[in-house]
Amino acid sequence: MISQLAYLGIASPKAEEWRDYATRLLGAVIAGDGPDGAVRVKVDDKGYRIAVHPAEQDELRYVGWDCGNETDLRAYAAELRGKGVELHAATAEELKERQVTELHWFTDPFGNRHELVWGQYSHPNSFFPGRPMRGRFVTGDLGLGHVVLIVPDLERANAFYAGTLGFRLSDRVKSDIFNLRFYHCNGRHHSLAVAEIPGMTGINHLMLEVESFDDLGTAIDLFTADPEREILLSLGRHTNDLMTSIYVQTPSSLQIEYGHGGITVDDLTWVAGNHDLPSIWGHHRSQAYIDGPPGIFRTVTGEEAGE
Ligand SMILES: Cc1ccc(O)c(O)c1CC[C@@H]1C(=O)CC[C@]2(C)C(=O)CC[C@@H]12
Ligand SMILES: [Fe+2]
Repeated sequence: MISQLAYLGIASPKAEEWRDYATRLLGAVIAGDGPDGAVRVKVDDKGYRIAVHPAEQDELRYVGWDCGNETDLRAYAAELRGKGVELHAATAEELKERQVTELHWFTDPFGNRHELVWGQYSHPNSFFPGRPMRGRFVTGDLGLGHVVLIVPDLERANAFYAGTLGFRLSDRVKSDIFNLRFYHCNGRHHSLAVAEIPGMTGINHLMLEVESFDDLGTAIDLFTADPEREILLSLGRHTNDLMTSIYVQTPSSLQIEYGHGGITVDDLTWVAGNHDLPSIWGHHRSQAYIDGPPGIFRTVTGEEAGE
């Protein structure tokens, strides 16, 4: 089974801009570059958690999931093969590049690459925030944060992520305009969510959580003072995980949700909820958001589109 979100890889023509962005605004740190010049972002003691590969266009390259240890990873890989998932072994170069001990990858029904790993390299006491912060990023057993993927069909996505992969449903948020499902694989309310946009797939945002409300407040000050990096959704609080957050632009079309104070769930007692609103208050859209909702999308065709 998957234990946590481990890392995220995207590609972007603006990879270089992440060096200043991630440090000065997010409070993250830049780790050593990848072999292809990828800019790597560190938010805790793990070698790196976000890789931005230089490329002509924005792309979602991979989502990395930690499966805990080699026994569990191999048993899970065998189980998925039995369910018809085509798994591929990593090359020695891929293992070195991802800084993990073992890796098996597959593509989801919509063509997005997921990597199942164990043994991500870690360097104790190596993380110090890139700007003054009261606390740290909330990671550890809860993983990097969460990703919200765009899928063309929520039913097919649920059959795959819950049915095949075994993510557990936390709740759903459904209205006339939104249709999302939220899934957990540890105490974090969701490590994965899927949002339905017919004909499209990709990633909408990566959520990073900070321990201190002051560090979210400081991010608001820093983004507000920076004319190049807009706050896309104003401070608000979600109905389901009670996270207080903002959504910000990155140098790429990916958005980051920068949050604080999300709840954790316990499978012994948790029952899935159903919400008709995304937020209790706030999360108001900026003009930049209205002009073109961000995220790294591509259109799906053929089998991926369910044709
Ligand atoms: C509703 C919600 C709860 C907790 C979260 O961490 C979270 O990211 C969201 C979704 C936020 C956002 C939304 O509600 C409007 C529709 C959006 C823009 C999408 O299409 C993906 C993200 C969604
Ligand atoms: Fe989110």
